[in-house]
This record gives sequence, structure tokens and C-alpha cells, in this order.
Amino acid sequence: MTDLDAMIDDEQLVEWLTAQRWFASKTRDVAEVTVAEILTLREDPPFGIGLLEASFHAGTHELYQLVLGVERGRVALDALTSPPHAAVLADLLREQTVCESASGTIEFHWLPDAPPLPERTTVRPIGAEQSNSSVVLDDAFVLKAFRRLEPGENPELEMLRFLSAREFPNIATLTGWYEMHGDLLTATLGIAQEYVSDGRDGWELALDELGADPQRFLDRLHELGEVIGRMHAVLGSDLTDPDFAPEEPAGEGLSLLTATIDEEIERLFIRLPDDEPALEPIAGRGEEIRDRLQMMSHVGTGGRLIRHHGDLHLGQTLRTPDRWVVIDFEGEPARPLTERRRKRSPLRDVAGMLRSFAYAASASEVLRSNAVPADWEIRARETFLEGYFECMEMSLLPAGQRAIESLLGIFELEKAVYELRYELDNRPQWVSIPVAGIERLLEEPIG
Ligand SMILES: Nc1ncnc2c1ncn2[C@@H]1O[C@H](COP(=O)(O)OP(=O)(O)O)[C@@H](O)[C@H]1O
Ligand SMILES: O=P(O)(O)O[C@H]1O[C@H](CO)[C@@H](O[C@H]2O[C@H](CO)[C@@H](O)[C@H](O)[C@H]2O)[C@H](O)[C@H]1O
Repeated sequence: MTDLDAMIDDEQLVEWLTAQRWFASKTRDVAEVTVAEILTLREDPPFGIGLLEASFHAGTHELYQLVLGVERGRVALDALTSPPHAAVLADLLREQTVCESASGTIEFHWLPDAPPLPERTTVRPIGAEQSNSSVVLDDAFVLKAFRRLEPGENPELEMLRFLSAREFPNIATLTGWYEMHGDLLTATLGIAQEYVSDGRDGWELALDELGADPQRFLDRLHELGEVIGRMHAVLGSDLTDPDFAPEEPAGEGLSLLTATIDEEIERLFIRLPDDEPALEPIAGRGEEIRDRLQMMSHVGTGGRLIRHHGDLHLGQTLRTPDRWVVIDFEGEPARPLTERRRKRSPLRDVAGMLRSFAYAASASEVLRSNAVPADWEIRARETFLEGYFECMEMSLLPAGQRAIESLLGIFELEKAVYELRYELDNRPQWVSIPVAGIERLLEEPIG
């Protein structure tokens, strides 16, 4: 047993873990939280990576990464956000250290082409609400520690490596990462990338401009569409890398897709709480949504399946004075890693962004009491799509406007259902936003 192990009070873990913003299962009944593993990075003073295992009454479990340090004689469960501790991780990255311990190895990597990470790095937390935890190193790099861990390479590392190698200009370039090879699992633990110091969060910018000058934000969306179109074209451009080469959808592609979404809708509706007033507009309408999905799926599919962002929305963009930057390529955190790595139609990303315009319009009214122009969302969609189609490699998309629109509608429904689950688990006070989206999709005529 390490010193860190002995210092952790197991009794407090359930309460502590379930209170964290990044704990992803707030609506599930936690039976127990235990320390499953500690991998030592330094003996004195003790510092290491801990794996917390949350077990649920349903019999499943999840693993979460902790960066463990000691502060004033007590163990800090969240040492990543404390500058002196995060600086140790920075040292390990700079030195490309390999830390061996009884239960596994942690390897730190810094890319040879990346700018050097200075000694005595300054560290500050990024200060944003997140699924993971990030700090800014030396005002030049962001180090993100993934919280929920699953075996395998994290898609964010794969995607940034691919796009950085092709010098795609609208990302924050990958500079390093750290990973564990342990008894319990082999997994990416974190990534480091360029810090975009002059970037404004696209979601915050949308809410501010929707209040002050809604046309200004619309004017920015053509370029955002162009960037996403170019990003998809690059992601579908390498026929030699099996992890990225575009694939033909199998013959049963669309029916498989709709069957999966159908199952998600069924599963979600079974566990919807009865006593949540925000759910009222869609209460008991699970069958109606599933019927709608079946009707939408009667238009043929086509196009290619490619690696894509997987969780694209305004909050995954930064706007600098001269460019859009796309961030956070790990896919939807509420889905299993194998699913997040799967090739799908790039229209899935497009639908995510379109849903985000709906979110921004609702949130601007609900959270900021702004009166958003009635046609804002439709104009946002049109402007973004125009830019996207101008720059996208069209052979990756289904042929014809009707097939594109139909597939987009299916993905928008899928996203809205995902968002409902996400908000129930993470931000119950936001539930009304995806509910309004689902309600509206139910009312729209089918193409
Ligand atoms: N490379 C970067 N440069 C500047 N800010 C960043 C960078 N990466 C992330 N951020 C900021 O941190 C926030 C959270 O990052 P994100 O990658 O979305 O984390 P998570 O995986 O936890 O959701 C973003 O909304 C953005 O404001
Ligand atoms: O950014 P994450 O990878 O953590 O993504 C998750 O959280 C997002 C919220 O932070 C959530 O996005 C939803 O809310 C956004 C506004 O906060 C909005 O722009 C998106 O359109 C909406 O989907 C995302 O779904 C979730 O996976």
C-alpha cells in the first residue's frame, strides 16, 4: 500500500465524487466508490495517478482518473488543479519520463516538433465547466486530464495527431500526451496542445452577440461552415490509414443506424422521471418519436463513413481575431469509447452544430432574457450550411439535397435525445432545452 492509499478516507469518496462537475452519472445510484489503483509518479512527497471505481446498484461500474498529491499533510484528491502539482506533470512531460510501479507504467510524451515546455512552468486552471479537467501551462499549452477512463486510445489523441500531421490550421496543435499501461487497463490519460490565448469560447460569444447584435454572429457562421467542411474533407482524405480511411456504409447502414437510435429512445424513455415538470411536453411520446424516426428513414442513405469530431457544438469552438479553432475531439463523453471511435457520416457533426444554434437561441432567451429574432435560427442554419457545402468534399455526402436533409434530420433527433440524457445527468436545470428541440422536431413536416 502506498502512502497516498493510506491517506485517503474511503468514507468520503461517494460524496466527493458525485459532487464533481465531471462525474458523468449523476442520475445513477452509486453503490460504492473505491480506490481501484494508484500508480506512483513520485515517492517523496507522494504524488501519483489514482483510479477511482464507482460501482452502481445496476451492477455496472466506471473508472475515473484522479491526480493525487499531498497538501499540508493531507491528501488532495484533485491535485491537477493545484499549480505546484500540475507543474510536476509538466516536468514529466518535458522529460518524457516513463514511471514504472507495481501495478503498471505511465509514459509521458512530448512531440519532437512541438515548442519546448520551459522549466519551472507556470500553471493555472482553465476555469471552465468541463467533462474533464484542464490547466494552462506557461500560457502556451493546455494540459487536459481525461476523467472517465476506458481501455484504449482516446479519440482526441488520435484526431489531433491526424489533423496536426496534416497541418490543418483550425485546431490547437497536439504537443504531447500521457498514457498508462496497467493491470487494470491501458488507456490515454491526458493530452497537451497549443493554448489559444486569444480565443473566445464560441458558445459564450454566441450568447453575448445574440443579446447585443444577432446579425454579427450570423455573419461569422459562413466561415465556421467552411472550416468544418474543410476539416471533414481532410479527415476523409487518407485512404491508407485504416483508422481514418473513408468507408462505404454497409447495405443495411441506414436501418442499422435507425435501429440504434430507436433503441436509445426506448431506453431513455423507460428511465425518464415521472415528476419532472420540464419533461411534460414529451411525456409519454416515446412511441411517437420512434414512429417519426421510422418515417424519416425511408429516404435512402449514401455518402461515406469517416472519422469526425463526434460532439461538435458551439462550445467546442474558439474564435480568435482571425480564425475559428475547433477543440475537444474526444466525442460525446456519455458514449462508450468504441462507439466514439466509429466512422459515421460527417453529417452527424453538422447536425450537432445545427442543434447548437437551437440551444443558443433557447439559452439566450431562458438564461439571459434576450428576445432572439424569430428567424435567427433558420438563418444561422442556412448560413452555416452554405459555407459547409462550399468547402466539403461532396463525394463524402449522400447524393442529392433530399437525402442530405433526411439524414441530417435523423442525426438531429439522435443528438436531441442524447442531449436530453446528458442534461438529466449533468445539468437538470437545462432539461427544457433538448425537450423543446424534440418537441419541435416532432412537429416539423417530413421532407
Ligand atoms: N487549446 C485551447 N486553448 C484555449 N482554450 C482552450 C483550449 N482547449 C480548451 N480550452 C478552453 O477550455 C474549455 C474546456 O475544454 P474542452 O476541451 O471542451 O474540455 P472537456 O473535454 O472537459 O469538455 C473550452 O470550452 C475552452 O474554453
Ligand atoms: O463539451 P463536452 O465534451 O463536455 O460536451 C458535453 O457537454 C456539452 C455542454 O457543456 C453538451 O452540449 C450541449 O450544451 C452546449 C451549451 O453548453 C450546446 O452548445 C450544445 O449544442 C449542446 O449539445 C454536449 O452535448 C455534451 O456532450
